Amino acid sequence: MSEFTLADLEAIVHARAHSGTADSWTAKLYSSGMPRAAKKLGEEAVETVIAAVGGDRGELVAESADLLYHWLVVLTVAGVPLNEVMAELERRTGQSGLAEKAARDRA
Ligand SMILES: N=c1c2ncn([C@@H]3O[C@H](COP(=O)(O)OP(=O)(O)OP(=O)(O)O)[C@@H](O)[C@H]3O)c2ncn1[C@@H]1O[C@H](COP(=O)(O)O)[C@@H](O)[C@H]1O
Repeated sequence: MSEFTLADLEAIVHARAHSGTADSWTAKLYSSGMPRAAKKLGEEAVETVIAAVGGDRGELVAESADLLYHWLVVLTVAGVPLNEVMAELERRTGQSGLAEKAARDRA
C-alpha cells in the first residue's frame, strides 16, 4: 500500500505552481487561471465516469489519479487549502448522507 497522501501531492502542486518553471504542467495550468484549470478538471471527471462505466479497473485508477491531481490544481488556483475540504468532510462524519438530505428537504 502506498503511503503517499493527497497532502503530499498538494505540497508538490503548490511548489510547482509557484515555480515559474517552463517544463512544469502544473505551473502552466496554474498560470492560465481558473477557467482552463476547471475545464481540465471537468474533462478528467468525465473520463473517470467513462472508465467507471466501462468497467476497466486500470483505467479507473489512472483517470482517478488525473482527476484528483487536477482537483488539487483547481483548489490551489482558488486558494482553498485541502485541509479546509478535509475539515468539511470531517464535520460530516457524524451524520449519514440520507439523514443530511432529509434535514435539507424538511428545511
Ligand atoms: N499527478 C500529476 C499529473 N497527472 C496528470 N498530469 C498531466 O496533466 C496533463 C493533462 O493530462 P491529460 O490526460 O488530459 O493529457 P493530454 O490529453 O495530453 O492533455 P491536453 O493536451 O488535452 O491538455 C498531462 O500533461 C499529464 O502529464 C499531471 N501532471 C503532474 N502531476 C504531479 O505534479 C508533479 C509536478 O508536475 P509538473 O508540474 O509537470 O512538473 C508531478 O511530478 C506529479 O506528481
